[in-house]
Amino acid sequence: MVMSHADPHHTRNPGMPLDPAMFDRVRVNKQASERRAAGFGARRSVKKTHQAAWLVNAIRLIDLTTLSGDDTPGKVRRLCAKARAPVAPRIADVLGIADMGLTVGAVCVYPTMVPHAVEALQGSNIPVASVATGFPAGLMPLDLRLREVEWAVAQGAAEIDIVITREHALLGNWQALYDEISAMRDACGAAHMKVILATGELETLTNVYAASMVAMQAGADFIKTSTGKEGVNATLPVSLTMVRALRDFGEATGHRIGFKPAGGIKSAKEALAWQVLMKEELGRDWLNPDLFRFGASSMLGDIERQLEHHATGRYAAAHRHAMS
Ligand SMILES: O=C[C@H](O)COP(=O)(O)O
Repeated sequence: MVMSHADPHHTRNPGMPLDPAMFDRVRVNKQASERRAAGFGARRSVKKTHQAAWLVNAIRLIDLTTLSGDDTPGKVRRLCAKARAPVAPRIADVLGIADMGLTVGAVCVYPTMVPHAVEALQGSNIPVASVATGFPAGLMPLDLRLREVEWAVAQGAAEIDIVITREHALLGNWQALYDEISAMRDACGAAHMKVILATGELETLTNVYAASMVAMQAGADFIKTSTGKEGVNATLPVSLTMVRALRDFGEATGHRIGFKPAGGIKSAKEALAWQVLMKEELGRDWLNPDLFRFGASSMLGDIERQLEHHATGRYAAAHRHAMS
């Protein structure tokens, strides 16, 4: 699998006026989405001889994440060390990737951990992403949510993962949803904005499609499935729905928007399945960090175990690839 490089000139999404005609007559069939998505889950879609390359590619797509109440500067520093060297040298040497300069796509933390991640990643070109806007529920006054975005950016976050007010999507208040995301986009300034839809709390795939389109119209650079804190987080059917919206938006506007499934993605097998979905639905360009990210805290560990098996024929104990 040839890994094309990320597009350094990836243009930002300028946004556009709210246009309900792009989504208000779309009805998503849940059963059809589930049937189509089931095909991506089969590992057979990637030949065994190619799996190692696809798993190495998955590593550079990971937003290596820690979003826990017990996060500490030390834990974040350990995560950042892993982000800089995601595959143990003994494995990288055997696989012939030691000189590749392989790193993860970003490190994603809470706002107060941003300075520690920025310091730990100095010289690495790995961006720091911060959640904001009252993550994960988002239920706080808008002016405070915007201040949190500005604070995280001032601390050095290059990417901001914002959360939407689910009520706006549940009630079909698309103008209110558009307005809050637009305000967050302005607060992000030069930082790239990922919009977390919390799809597990939006009730229907039709709402997911509409919220995806509104977020992109309001200037989202990425649309992201989940905070990881909902009862149901990233699934392949929901991802298929969001990716179809992203494709429709691109066909209508010419803008390429990124996609980030997050929450509960823990295995190398899932890393393959989602990459197959992206390749089949959008094409190889979406196998790059500027257009695709995994939000994951533990998936890297399983990928490394699978790569060790490719390299040595043996599986190491899971704890040997613990994250931090
Ligand atoms: O994007 C962030 C997610 O919270 C990561 O979820 P996870 O801990 O289930 O991998």
